[in-house]
Amino acid sequence: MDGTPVADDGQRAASITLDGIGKRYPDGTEAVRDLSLHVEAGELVVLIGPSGCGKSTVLRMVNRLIEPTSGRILLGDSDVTRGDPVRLRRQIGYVIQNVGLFPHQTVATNVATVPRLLGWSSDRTRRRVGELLELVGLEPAQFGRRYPHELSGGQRQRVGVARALAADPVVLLMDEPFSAVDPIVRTRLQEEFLRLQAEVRKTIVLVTHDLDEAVRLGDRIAVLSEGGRLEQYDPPAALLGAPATPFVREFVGADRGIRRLVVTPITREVLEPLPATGVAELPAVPLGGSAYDALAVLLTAAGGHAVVTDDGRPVGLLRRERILALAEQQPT
Ligand SMILES: Nc1ncnc2c1ncn2[C@@H]1O[C@H](COP(=O)(O)OP(=O)(O)OP(=O)(O)O)[C@@H](O)[C@H]1O
Repeated sequence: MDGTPVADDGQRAASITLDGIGKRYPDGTEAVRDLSLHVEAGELVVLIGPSGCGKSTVLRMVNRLIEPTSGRILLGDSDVTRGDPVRLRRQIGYVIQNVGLFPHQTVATNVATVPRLLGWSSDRTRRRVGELLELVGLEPAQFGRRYPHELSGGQRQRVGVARALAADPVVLLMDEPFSAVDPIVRTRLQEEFLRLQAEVRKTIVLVTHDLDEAVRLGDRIAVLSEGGRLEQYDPPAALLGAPATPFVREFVGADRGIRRLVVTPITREVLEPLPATGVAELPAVPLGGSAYDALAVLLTAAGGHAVVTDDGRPVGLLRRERILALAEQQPT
């Protein structure tokens, strides 16, 4: 494997290996101490933990906006801890909370930032900008000529993602990318973002304060405590179902049962036989859909039950109590 491995489907994405990295700031603050973490190519990993635990420091060490004081960082097999940080940053997309678009440049010029730095021809750059704006759901003819202040917060955020993806980076770093917008827009952006990631399959490290966001987006979640100490590194269901330390147990909180429903699919085991009549009048939820979404339907369903369908065909009855029992169930 070379320094920029290619994922199976031909997309460019590199694994990230943090090998015992640490950061001691000049004033002596040890923000991160000996952290090791591996992110597979094409995987979306969320860093979460209390304020000041070192999340942003870890993220910025990956693109060397902050220089580690110990340890190594590998992209694929290449050690990127030394070498030119500016060149490194051109291979890494970076999205921050308030997007950081250049206010006096149009959307198209903003998105073209890295391709221009890389010396792409104007034709190739223009095509790429159009392609990316479409990818993030902004009509290029309409939005390309606007300035950032002529966009909504959600649209600005999409432009930030398009800009970060412009030069087809092998890694995308995102620091609280969705926290500057209201909760409704945030949920929509998260959903769009998951669709986008299914298409581009980048290696993504995302920092958030929001556990719901971590559960919704992460293939794996890394919970950090002070000093960048890795408390647990697991897929969302495992993290919520089996917190590895008292710190994680407290951090994920008492309502982790409900959160776990987000990543618990409706399976045939929780179904009862269909009633002989009245199935057509019941609300329907899909087999394999999340138990959390099913609960939202069941909370308002008359009688507290719904029909579960597989490819539109009714396969069983689901009761509200069954979902609540799933939420209360202690993991084994
Ligand atoms: N330039 C700096 N000089 C000294 N200490 C710093 C510097 N930058 C950050 N720190 C300290 O390093 C620790 C980790 O900071 P960092 O911003 O990485 O945490 P965080 O988990 O991202 O926090 P938050 O969730 O509040 O954004 C904190 O104690 C912070 O005060």
